[in-house]
Amino acid sequence: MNDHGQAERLPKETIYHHQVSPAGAALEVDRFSLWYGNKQALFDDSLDIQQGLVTALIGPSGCGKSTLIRAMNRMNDLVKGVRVRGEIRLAGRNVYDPGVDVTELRRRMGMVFQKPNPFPRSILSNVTYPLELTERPGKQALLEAAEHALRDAGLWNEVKDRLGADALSLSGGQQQRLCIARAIVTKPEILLMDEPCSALDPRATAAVEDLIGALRGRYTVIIVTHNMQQAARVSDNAAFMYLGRIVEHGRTDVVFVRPKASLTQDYITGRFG
Ligand SMILES: Nc1ncnc2c1ncn2[C@@H]1O[C@H](COP(=O)(O)OP(=O)(O)OP(=O)(O)O)[C@@H](O)[C@H]1O
Repeated sequence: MNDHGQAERLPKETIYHHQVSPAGAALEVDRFSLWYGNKQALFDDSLDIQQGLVTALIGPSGCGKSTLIRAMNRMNDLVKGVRVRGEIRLAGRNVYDPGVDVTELRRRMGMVFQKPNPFPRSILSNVTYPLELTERPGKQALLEAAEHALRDAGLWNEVKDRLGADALSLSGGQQQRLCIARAIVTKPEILLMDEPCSALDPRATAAVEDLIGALRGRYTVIIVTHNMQQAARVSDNAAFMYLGRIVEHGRTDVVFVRPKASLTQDYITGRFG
């Protein structure tokens, strides 16, 4: 990333003015740093993700948004040479504690990726698969859980008559909502969304945004997005990142209208990035 001299303008400390949920923080990022080999990508970042609210991670390409969201459910474990310092606590427990079961952790923090990635199986078995892996409920319970997740994902009415059809026969937007159903069928505490609309057309994007609004309150959602309008539309709090630091974490309506850091102001008004 070419920083055009902006690095000197990074505030010494993150500026916090985020909305606090009555239920408290669902996830606490506490002085967390991450290195890819010798390259440091996150620098002593602290962020409280509020329960039941939608938090957007925004910032220019390469600022560390994906690295941070992937650190939360330890997707970065799959990358060779990754090293971390600090803590990310889910319900008070550091997800990097040696005793943590990573499969269970990912069940508690469902993830949706940029490109819809359904399995080449039926619509139904895409949704029931995570339950078959962990809980192995009976057939009726599986069907009920799948229906519930598909309803929550706003897809039930479109697929209820063809649950046995190949998931790959769905449109891109439907596939992404199917992936959301698959991510929420295990009732995760947190839903992580890494640019979930970047491969979708405007109509499918609007459907996913509506869905995020509908999940709000029942799920804690963290969304990485390049799209500022989208962040402004869907989130309660927004964290602006730059060069691996969280510059400002605040109420979305304030971040997008009167941010407290001049660097945030310049970014949201398109002066760089
Ligand atoms: N697997 C990796 N190995 C080495 N460096 C990496 C790796 N993944 C990311 N990085 C580096 O870490 C920094 C943060 O990247 P990251 O993908 O988290 O940024 P981002 O804000 O999500 O960017 P974008 O918006 O373009 O997706 C960048 O400098 C990037 O080059």
